[in-house]
Amino acid sequence: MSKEEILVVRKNGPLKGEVYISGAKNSALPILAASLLASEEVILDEVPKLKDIEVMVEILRSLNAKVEYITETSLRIDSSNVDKFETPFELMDKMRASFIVMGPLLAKFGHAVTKAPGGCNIGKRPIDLHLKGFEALGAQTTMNHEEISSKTKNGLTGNVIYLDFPSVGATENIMMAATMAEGETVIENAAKEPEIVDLASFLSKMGANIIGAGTSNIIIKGVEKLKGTRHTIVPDRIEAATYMLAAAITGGDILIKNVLGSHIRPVIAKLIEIGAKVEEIEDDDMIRVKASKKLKSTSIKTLPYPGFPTDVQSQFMALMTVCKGESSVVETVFENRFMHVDELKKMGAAIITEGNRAVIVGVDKLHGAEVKATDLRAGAALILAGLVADGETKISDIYHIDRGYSDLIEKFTKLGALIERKQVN
Ligand SMILES: CC(=O)N[C@H]1[C@@H](OP(=O)(O)OP(=O)(O)OC[C@H]2O[C@@H](n3ccc(=O)[nH]c3=O)[C@H](O)[C@@H]2O)O[C@H](CO)[C@@H](O)[C@@H]1O
Ligand SMILES: C=C(OP(=O)(O)O)C(=O)O
Repeated sequence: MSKEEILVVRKNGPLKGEVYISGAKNSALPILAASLLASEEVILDEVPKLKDIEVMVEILRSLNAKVEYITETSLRIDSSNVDKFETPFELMDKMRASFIVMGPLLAKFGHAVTKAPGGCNIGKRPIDLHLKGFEALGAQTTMNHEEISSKTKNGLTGNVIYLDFPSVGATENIMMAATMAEGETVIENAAKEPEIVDLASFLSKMGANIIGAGTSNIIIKGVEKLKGTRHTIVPDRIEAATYMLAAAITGGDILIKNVLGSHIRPVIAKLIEIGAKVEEIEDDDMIRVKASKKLKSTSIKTLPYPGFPTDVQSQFMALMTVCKGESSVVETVFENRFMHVDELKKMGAAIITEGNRAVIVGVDKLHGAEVKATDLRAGAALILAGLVADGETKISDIYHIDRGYSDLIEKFTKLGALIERKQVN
């Protein structure tokens, strides 16, 4: 019988100290894919050490890109020998962001063959907006069983593309496809996430002509060629928010380094509203979060950026389970992002859901239990709950957590948490 790894978390009082935030997973993944477009060497700094990044590196290598680690978090990528436009299906299954290589491959070869991506099971997550965008640029899509093929006869041509929803992935894929298209592309109702801005800034350093990233209208004027560059990945706002919530739930005092407050305004606002102290030290990209008393209830509603991030919803709900009074959460981005609710209830949380709304009544105490990381951020929520629960919290299916948190055990342990990985049968 093969051994499985679990996380064991035990209560150890308030977390205190400093934590350094890694580069953003959701920036590094599309930027790695975009490096396929460079005719020269690209160097990326602050690449987080994550399973998803390993998968993306494998995808690039399978296409014949040369990828080497200069340091643990810096990568050199040479795509000059990339000669394939077909991605290995077994890698596509491993994460959602695998589909993001489609845009660059289409731009480079006028043809990309792949399959629908895997990733966290937090909703239906179709790819229709990506494909509509490619088609508007002149590609034809065919689907045969699992295979998705997008192909253009005479190269891509710029167009105006209105997105029915400001999809992060579709905005990124279309933006990358359009960088070398003939003429001008306008993405209307584009996603405005900081990761979109980071990708656009990387592409611009490579010589792409992009304006408006970070607003609803992105204009891309096609260029002939993209060159090499060096780029530092923006800090991970979701990882930062998770440690801010760790300070809040344990009544601790954590200095979070390498974080941009402007990227997580809703989380800061909600923490202040419920009674935590949040100090932004902007010149040094630091935020200190302190909580000395029991925090109050509140309500959150997830929305595309700059609204409250869906990727912090589960972790914030974990905090609400021990706040004073009745809180509520409305999830509007994904249809199935309450899987952590049943797990938190096993730990004594009082939560009722109806459709996309959850009502959370704060309890005095949580207790340890055997729980499952049903998806990446659900796993993070269970760690937060485990930090204040009596007894042992045993979290299984932690491969989800490894997709998104760099040096998790080291970072939490340094803050005083009792958290360890264990092998079980
Ligand atoms: C690798 C990465 O960056 N992942 C992030 C990205 O995911 P991802 O790019 O998959 O998220 P999207 O913004 O595309 O999805 C948002 C909503 O749009 C829907 N949709 C999306 C595409 C499409 O073609 N059709 C469609 O209907 C989705 O089902 C979902 O309900 O943004 C999400 C929303 O901030 C985050 O939770 C993920 O962490
Ligand atoms: C949902 C997430 O990731 P992905 O889109 O890669 O599944 C996430 O980062 O919370």
